[in-house]
Amino acid sequence: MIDINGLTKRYGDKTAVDGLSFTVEPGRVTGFLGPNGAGKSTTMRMVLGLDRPDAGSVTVNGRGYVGLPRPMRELGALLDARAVHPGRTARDHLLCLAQTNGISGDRVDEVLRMVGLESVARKRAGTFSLGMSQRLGIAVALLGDPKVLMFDEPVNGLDPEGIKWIRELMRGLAAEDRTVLVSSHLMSEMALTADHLIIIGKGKLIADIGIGEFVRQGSGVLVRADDHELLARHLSEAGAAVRPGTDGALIVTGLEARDIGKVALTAGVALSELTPQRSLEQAYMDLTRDSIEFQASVA
Ligand SMILES: Nc1ncnc2c1ncn2[C@@H]1O[C@H](COP(=O)(O)OP(=O)(O)OP(=O)(O)O)[C@@H](O)[C@H]1O
Repeated sequence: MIDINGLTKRYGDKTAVDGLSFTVEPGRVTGFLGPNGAGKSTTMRMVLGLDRPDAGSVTVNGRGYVGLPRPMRELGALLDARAVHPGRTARDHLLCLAQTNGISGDRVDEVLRMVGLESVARKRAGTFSLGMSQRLGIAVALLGDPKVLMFDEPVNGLDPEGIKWIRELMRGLAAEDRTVLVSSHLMSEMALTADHLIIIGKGKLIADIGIGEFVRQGSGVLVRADDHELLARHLSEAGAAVRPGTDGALIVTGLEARDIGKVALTAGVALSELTPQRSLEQAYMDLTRDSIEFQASVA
């Protein structure tokens, strides 16, 4: 289990992570989602003790990572796949880590097999494609057979077959009751992999939600009207569930758009928008719209 409590990190006057609290439970894949610059990598670095928080704390299985006697056996992580000595072979890279962590050489060959790098085990890591480097990074994470795993954007650079392989690997690790935290900025990818979502924007928690609940919420209808309060009352009376969306909109579930229109007509409320939510990606974008740091302007 990873327990994050009030975590905050500032770089100068920039707050990269802002009072973040959530728990990553074992036995499921937790997707860590947020737009570019949301603070996902910074949070993961703090879990590993690579960055020191300005406030708050992180524990892995109840203890700080830095204080763990055999850290690779407790938590395996892939943060930066390119952080490998380019002149060293894949096998030597793993052997070196294994030796310093009291892990057997047999385990090195086992993880090379697991990630499909057996045939290139004696090639220098500097010659690897991004996809091969990702696989090597995953082998490092798996080396200590840890109960907790953390992957930062693991599908980067992988082809469709590699992406499918990662998905199955994550699901398999969770099925073995391990704790799996995987970051992405793509909702579409997480929809296929994760059981639970932690969504952040500008360093702050936006949602901590099961994928089923997110799908249910994402399937609503976005409604804008001249009198939201009156309309919400009438919609609730008609059996719909109504919750606030961004910019004062309503998100309505339990009624089709056509029926919402009829309720509005009966209530005498003028509608300015009535949009069925199109996809999970759309629901995710609505949720994080206000926290996007880098946005292209419309010409
Ligand atoms: N070492 C650093 N010095 C200064 N600012 C930093 C540093 N590391 C991260 N930041 C800033 O902190 C914010 C969060 O960055 P972070 O890399 O954690 O986001 P992210 O969610 O992982 O984004 P991405 O998906 O683009 O990797 C960004 O605005 C980034 O520019």
